[in-house]
Amino acid sequence: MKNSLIIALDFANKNEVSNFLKAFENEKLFLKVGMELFYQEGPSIIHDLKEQGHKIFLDLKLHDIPNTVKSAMKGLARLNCDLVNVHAAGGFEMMESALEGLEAGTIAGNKRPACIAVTQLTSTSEEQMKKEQLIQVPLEESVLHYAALASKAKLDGVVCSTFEARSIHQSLGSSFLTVAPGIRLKTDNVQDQKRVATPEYAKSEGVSTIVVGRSITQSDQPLEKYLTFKRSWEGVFS
Ligand SMILES: O=c1ccn([C@@H]2O[C@H](COP(=O)(O)O)[C@@H](O)[C@H]2O)c(=O)[nH]1
Repeated sequence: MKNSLIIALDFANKNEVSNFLKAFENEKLFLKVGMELFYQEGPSIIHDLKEQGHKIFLDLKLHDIPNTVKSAMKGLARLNCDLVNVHAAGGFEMMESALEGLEAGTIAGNKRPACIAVTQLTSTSEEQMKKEQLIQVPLEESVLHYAALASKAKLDGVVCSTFEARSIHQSLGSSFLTVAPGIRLKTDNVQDQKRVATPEYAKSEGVSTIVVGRSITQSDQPLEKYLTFKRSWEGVFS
């Protein structure tokens, strides 16, 4: 799970996914299926991608009462994804329930999917958080608070931006996952993202895993763009 580059498959349907994946031929990828694709295609998209040998992050960001999240996670566990998530704003009890559901639903012999909590979306700025969520502490403090809550609930990590990863690892340890979207090359359009960093900077701040979507999926040369991201991200290991 650590040091992965996850591609966000934000496509409308299976056909668009197959067209995109044609460029990748024999590459075994770590792919993120989010709401857009899952709500159209349902569990069959997960089965298809797993059959092709890819790892899956099912990014549905569950946020509901504990009982509902527990039951939903029990069902999702059967899809045998590698990673799933909830919103930390759902609270400590909800996060504990999510894990209980996952454990109950994991088929014997399979590994329980890792479960992480979204802290503050990478499309949220500090100004917006204060104005719209009425959270008056600095954004980093809010992210750290949610991360501590997720760790207390025994989750495996959080979704955060690159800018909070160092503090999270300092207080919660290096094995607690920090999964960072909002990743762009210097020349890329940031679109709706607010807390954006390059792969090199993410690595230097100790991010565990990066998520890249449109910079790759909307590129005219997706494989080349993916390899550029991969080199920038992995280059830092050597
Ligand atoms: O805080 C968050 C949580 C999830 N995401 C998801 O990651 C990708 C990022 O896509 P880009 O095209 O690279 O911006 C997308 O699927 C989001 O739903 C996030 O961006 N921030």
